[in-house]
Amino acid sequence: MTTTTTQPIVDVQDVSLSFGNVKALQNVSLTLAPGEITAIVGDNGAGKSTLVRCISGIHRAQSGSIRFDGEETHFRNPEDAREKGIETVHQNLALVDDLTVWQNLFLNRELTRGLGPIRFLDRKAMRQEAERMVSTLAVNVPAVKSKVRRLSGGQRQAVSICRAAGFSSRLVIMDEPTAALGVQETAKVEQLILRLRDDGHPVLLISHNFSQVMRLSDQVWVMRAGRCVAGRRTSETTGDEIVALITGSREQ
Ligand SMILES: Nc1ncnc2c1ncn2[C@@H]1O[C@H](COP(=O)(O)OP(=O)(O)OP(=O)(O)O)[C@@H](O)[C@H]1O
Repeated sequence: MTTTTTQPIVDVQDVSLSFGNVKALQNVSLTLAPGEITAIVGDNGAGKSTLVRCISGIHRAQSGSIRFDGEETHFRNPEDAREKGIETVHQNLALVDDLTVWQNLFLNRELTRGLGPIRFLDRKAMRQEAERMVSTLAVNVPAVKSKVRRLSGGQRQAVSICRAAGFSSRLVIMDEPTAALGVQETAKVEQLILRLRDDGHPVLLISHNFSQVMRLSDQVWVMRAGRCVAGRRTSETTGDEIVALITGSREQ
């Protein structure tokens, strides 16, 4: 079901994974093209999160292959995937309230200075780099020294996205990035996702919000009961067709 002639950034072929008797993924094949926003849609339990967890190193496929930039991957954990540039923005906005924006941006990847084994946190470098990251994506936060607890939901999500995009990421995965947000905040985060794509970061988007998928994505893959049942260029389909594919009232 490959739809592009350029090498995909991610190429999933025949991936299967079961949890006991539950066949969460059954011979799933799909591709993500560089420079694009790719959406995966499907009903609850269709297998979207499981597939994304295979791509991001949380789960290992029991059969099939996942190629990243043309190379077969065998990630043992999310850190392996992160080293290759796969960053995930989690649904639960995993930020630490009592830390500042810049501290959250550098959480678990603090910059240090010093000689040999004696290292100190380089707070100044982190603050400066945080300013750069925030301004590159035109993220609307009061200041990088603000505590995250003072930010709105949209601003928090912007920080999460900035964190994912800021570490030379090759792919940003977003699982329901606006599920917890109001209308205006959703609009701002959507602008940020488009900007990310336009800056050259491919995005893998999971969303239950069809109009969002139609607005943002270049390619959409439909999953149903553990299978990838259809792939469409977003410009060549409609929300109605996607809904019909999701529910199975229309076969591909
Ligand atoms: N860790 C797990 N252990 C057992 N079963 C699991 C596990 N993770 C997922 N499943 C099952 O695998 C199937 C696919 O679940 P998955 O979370 O991937 O679906 P989804 O499309 O992301 O659904 P949702 O939109 O509700 O998040 C479901 O039947 C689910 O119950």
